[in-house]
Amino acid sequence: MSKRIFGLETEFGITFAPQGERTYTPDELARMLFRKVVAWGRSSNVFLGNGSRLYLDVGSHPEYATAECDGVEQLIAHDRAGERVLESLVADAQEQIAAAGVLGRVHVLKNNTDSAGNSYGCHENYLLRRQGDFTRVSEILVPHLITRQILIGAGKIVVTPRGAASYAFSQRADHIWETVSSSTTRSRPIINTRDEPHADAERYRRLHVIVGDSSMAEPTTLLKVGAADLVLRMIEAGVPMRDYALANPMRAIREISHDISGKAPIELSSGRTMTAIDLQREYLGRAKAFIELNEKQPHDDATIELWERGLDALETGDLSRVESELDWAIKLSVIRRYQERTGADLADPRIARLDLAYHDIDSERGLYSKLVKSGLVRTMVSPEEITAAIDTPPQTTRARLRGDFVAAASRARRDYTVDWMHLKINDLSQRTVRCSDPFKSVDERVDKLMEQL
Ligand SMILES: Nc1ncnc2c1ncn2[C@@H]1O[C@H](COP(=O)(O)OP(=O)(O)OP(=O)(O)O)[C@@H](O)[C@H]1O
Ligand SMILES: [Mg+2]
Repeated sequence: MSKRIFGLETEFGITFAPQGERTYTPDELARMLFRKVVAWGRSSNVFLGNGSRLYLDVGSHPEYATAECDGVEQLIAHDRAGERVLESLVADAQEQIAAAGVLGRVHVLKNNTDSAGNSYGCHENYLLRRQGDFTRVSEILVPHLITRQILIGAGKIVVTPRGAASYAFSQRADHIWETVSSSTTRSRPIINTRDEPHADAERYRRLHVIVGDSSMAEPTTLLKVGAADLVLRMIEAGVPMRDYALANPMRAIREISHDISGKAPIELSSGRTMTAIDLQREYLGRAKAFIELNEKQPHDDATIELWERGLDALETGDLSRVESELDWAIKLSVIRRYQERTGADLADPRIARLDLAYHDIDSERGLYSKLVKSGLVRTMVSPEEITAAIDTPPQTTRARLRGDFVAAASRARRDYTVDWMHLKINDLSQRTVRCSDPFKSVDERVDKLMEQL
């Protein structure tokens, strides 16, 4: 598939930093965050005018699922727009808190683990054609997904029960229990195989990758999604790939995460051993050869360049090559600078706070935003593009139909129901409009429906 539909779902962590005695549980915070949403959409599960879905599932992790995007830069803008949407909810919750006379701040974190040991995810969605062998997709993709964390991991301080601290590549690796399965929670697999394409099921499949860390830095998202897209295109084109099946995938994913050199030997089913760096070099090498011979996508060159630079940085131990682009390296550089200044060791609570602050979505106080403002982190989309994505859907996918419909229906104060595929005005005996082609951004039936508003 040359053009592909992408979507990113992000679950956020929420905490309250009290400045007095009164504090709030995550549940209470979630309810305050969603007050505006419920008032607007009469539900804590809504689709917005930019085509995205915003909801509060069981538990207290707000989730934002981007609209369907057909380009990686567009996806980055929509992912970032989700943070701004959450930030506006924080502002509202903060007002409720002030009105109650309580002192303290609400923090929304785009990370993947909380202090109680819970994990919440960042799911990647990739549209695939139905024809083709899905087993082959997972066989080739899984070793990539297990080893890519040395590049796109969000980084994390891990403290053992005895108090020894180390730095790991990934937030999510320790919380994954299977390679492929149809469950997302109980056994938490790398790839979720529940067959729910949100599209014409005869033509399409939706690949649902749930192993990834959430990304703060835009180039990290580029590499995460751009490299997976390249591997998928090679699979779809039938490029012969060697068998990199790992002897023990669940042990490998943890060992790789905890070996910050990237050079620990990992055993393959074939009996060979390779390092995560070697394995990534194999995928990168194939991808480079592939784009020489095939139609290039706009994100390919930048993806390949960063992919290669990331592996070189690991190989040589020279982090400065990626310390403004890859989350784990950005955060590790910040931590190291702080340690040099203060002499704090990795187990110091101040360092744990730095780790969290990096994922704070607050565009003023969050550490990530401060680093961007100081020129220490590279961005790929402009603030204007992000602002536009807060209320404008992607114009080139089905999301345009949904977003425009939602915006118009709520302006007209009409009762409506939508999901990824369907649009309906509730008080009409009219049939539901079914949009089963995610690439289709223009549809006469939807125009007619809009006229009824
Ligand atoms: N046909 C498609 N192909 C690829 N991605 C899609 C397609 N249709 C929708 N998406 C994307 O998939 C994501 C779906 O998000 P959502 O949170 O609703 O996931 P889900 O897996 O259906 O449900 P849940 O999270 O409730 O288990 C969105 O980011 C959306 O843009
Ligand atoms: Mg979801």
